[in-house]
Amino acid sequence: MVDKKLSGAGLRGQSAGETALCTVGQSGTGLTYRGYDIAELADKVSFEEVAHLLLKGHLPNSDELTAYRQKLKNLRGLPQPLKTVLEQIPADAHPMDVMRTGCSMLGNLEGEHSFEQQGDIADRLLAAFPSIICYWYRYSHDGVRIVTDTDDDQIGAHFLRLLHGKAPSELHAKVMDVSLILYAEHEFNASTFTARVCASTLSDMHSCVTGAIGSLRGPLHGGANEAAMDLIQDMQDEAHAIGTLKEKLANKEKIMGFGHAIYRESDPRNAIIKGWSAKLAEEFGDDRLYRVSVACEQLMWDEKKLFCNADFFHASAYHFMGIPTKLFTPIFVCSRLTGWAAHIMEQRANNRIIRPSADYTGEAPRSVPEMSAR
Ligand SMILES: CC(=O)SCCNC(=O)CCNC(=O)[C@H](O)C(C)(C)COP(=O)(O)OP(=O)(O)OC[C@H]1O[C@@H](n2cnc3c(N)ncnc32)[C@H](O)[C@@H]1OP(=O)(O)O
Ligand SMILES: O=C([O-])CC(=O)C(=O)O
Repeated sequence: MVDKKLSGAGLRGQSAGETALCTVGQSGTGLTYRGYDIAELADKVSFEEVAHLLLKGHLPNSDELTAYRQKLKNLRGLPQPLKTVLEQIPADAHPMDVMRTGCSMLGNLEGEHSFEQQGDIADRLLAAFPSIICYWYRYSHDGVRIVTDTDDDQIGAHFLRLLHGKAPSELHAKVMDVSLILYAEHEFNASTFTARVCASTLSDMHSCVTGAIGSLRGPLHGGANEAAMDLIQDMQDEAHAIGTLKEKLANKEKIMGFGHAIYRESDPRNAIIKGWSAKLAEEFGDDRLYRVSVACEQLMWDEKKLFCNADFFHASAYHFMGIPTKLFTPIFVCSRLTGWAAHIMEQRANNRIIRPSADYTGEAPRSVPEMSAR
C-alpha cells in the first residue's frame, strides 16, 4: 500500500487542471489551504477565517473578520417557501437528500443571474446550510419550527445550538469549529471535481453545489463518516472490534473511514480529529467508542497497512457531541461548501469546458438488424 503508485482507473495520478487553493501531499503531510498548513489553521484560526481565506483569497484582519461574521449572521434566515418545502420532506428521508433539495430550492428562490453575484451567493449558502438541515431535522423529528437566526459568532456553535436548542459547551463549540476547518477543502476530490465540471459549462452556483452534494453523499467519499459510525457503534470492546474487522477483511469488505485515493501513509486530518475525539471521550465519561476506534486503527495498519482518513475519528467525535449519525455528512456539506464555491469561482476565472475522451471498448461498427432478425 505505502509503495503503491498513484495510477490506473479513476483518473488517479493524472492532473485534471490547475488550482491555487489547496495542495494534498501523499505522505500524510502537505495539506495546505492557499499555502497555510492544515495543522496550523486548525490550531490558530476559526472556520470563518478559513472560509474568508478560501472564498475571498486572504485571511481576514480583525475588522474584516468582524464584518464577515456579521454578514454571515444576517444571512441565516430561510425564506418561507423553502421552509414549506423542508416541511414536506419526511423524517425518514436521508439528510443529504434534504441538503440537495434545500440547495436546489434556494436556487429557485434566490438564483444566480450574473457571475458578479457569486461571492454573495457563496456566503448565503454558507450561512443558510446549517439552518436548512437543522430546520428540517427539528421539524420532522420534534415537530418544532425553529428560529434559525442566532447570535453565535461561529458557524459550528450555531449549528449545535439549532440542533440541540441550547448553547453548546466551549469544548463542543471548539471541536465543531476544528471539524469544519478540517473538512473545508481538499483539492480535486470527487465532489469538488463534480462542482468544477458543472461550473465549466457556465452553469449557476446552485447547480454546481447541488451536484457536488450528490457526489459527497456516497460512502466512498463523505458518506464514510456515517458508515464508520455504523461500523463502530456495536463494538463492545477492543477484542470485539478486532474480531469484527478481521471477519470483514476476510470477506474482502471495504472498511469505511480507512484508506485514501491520494494519501499513501496517513491523512494529516486524522491526528487532529483523533486528539479532539479523545478529549470528548473523557468529557463524555464513556470512552468505549474511542477505545474501539483506536483498536480498529491499529488492526487496519497491522493487517493491511491502511490508515484512518479524515472520516474515521469524526464518527466518535460527532457522537460524543450528541449529533445523530445521519447528520454527519450534512455537516461535511456545511464545511466543504467553502471549498466547492472557491473552486467554482476559480474554474470560471480561467474556464474551458471539461470534456475528456474515453477509450472505446464496445462493438466494431455494424449494421442495424431488421426487427425479425434481432
Ligand atoms: C473525506 C473522504 O472522502 S476520505 C475517503 C472516505 N472513504 C472511505 O473511507 C471509504 C473506504 N475507503 C475506500 O473505499 C478507498 O480507500 C478510497 C475510495 C478512499 C480510495 O480508493 P482507491 O484510490 O481505489 O484506493 P487504493 O488504490 O489506495 O486501494 C488499494 C487497495 O487497498 C484496498 N482498500 C482501500 N481502502 C480500503 C478499505 N477502506 N478497506 C479495505 N480495503 C481497502 C483496495 O481495495 C485496494 O485493493 P486491491 O488493490 O486489491 O484492489
Ligand atoms: O480527496 C479526496 O479524494 C477525498 C477527501 O479526503 C476529501 O474530499 O476531503
